[in-house]
Amino acid sequence: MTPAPARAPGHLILALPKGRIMQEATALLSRAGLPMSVPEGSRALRHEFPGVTVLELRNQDVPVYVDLGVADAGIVGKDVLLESGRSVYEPVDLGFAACRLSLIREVGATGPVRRVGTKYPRMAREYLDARGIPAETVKLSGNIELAALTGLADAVVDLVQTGSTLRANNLEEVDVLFHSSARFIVNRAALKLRRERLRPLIERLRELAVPAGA
Ligand SMILES: Nc1ncnc2c1ncn2[C@@H]1O[C@H](COP(=O)(O)OP(=O)(O)OP(=O)(O)O)[C@@H](O)[C@H]1O
Ligand SMILES: O=P(O)(O)OC[C@H]1O[C@H](OP(=O)(O)OP(=O)(O)O)[C@H](O)[C@@H]1O
Repeated sequence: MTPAPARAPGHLILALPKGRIMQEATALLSRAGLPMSVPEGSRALRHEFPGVTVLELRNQDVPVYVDLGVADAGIVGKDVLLESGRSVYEPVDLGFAACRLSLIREVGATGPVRRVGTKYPRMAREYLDARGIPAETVKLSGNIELAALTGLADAVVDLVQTGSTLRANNLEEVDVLFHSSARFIVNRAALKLRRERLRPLIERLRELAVPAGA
């Protein structure tokens, strides 16, 4: 392992996910006083800006980078954060990327739920156990709704925003597990070590955040 290079005490390392969150996250951080732009389609994985390094990650990897202190802070959906089970400080609900995690079935399905397809097995398991539903979960990676359409599963647990995907596939939302939006997350030790950079940033993000549903 290459030892981490020494960095100035005020230099921040941020974990940001590629995909639908990246552009809004960098725009918001720029407005909060950290000028940055991460070009779409760039093959670079680490981006340097004045006083800030951005690590470009998959959504699911953001919480672990922050929890283990490789990044001081990051932005990730509440859905991914809960599924990760990671213990990080979560000071700001940024409001964007609003959606809900729901139990979904084919319209009119009435049989027992024995198998549930999902990208969120931990959240699905918690939901099923809390209701005493003895269904197994099957971990999938994308186009989750297909599992309910093909008979791979009797139901799926997946994200819903506009409901277009449900309508286009004759599916319906049976229950909502929780509502999600993008969160600013911070490593607990970094909050103390780099508080002079992180505290004002948190305050500024709180001012700029648009609460989900507003
Ligand atoms: N349709 C949607 N509308 C609004 N927010 C969404 C929607 N789908 C996902 N999100 C939110 O945005 C986050 C990132 O979604 P994105 O589509 O970039 O991830 P992904 O491509 O499915 O993830 P990955 O490829 O990293 O597994 C999700 O974790 C969720 O919080
Ligand atoms: O209610 P809607 O507005 O239709 O949004 C919901 C869809 O958006 C997400 O999929 P995404 O487009 O990210 O593709 P994925 O299945 O590959 O994650 C999610 O998994 C749903 O399929």
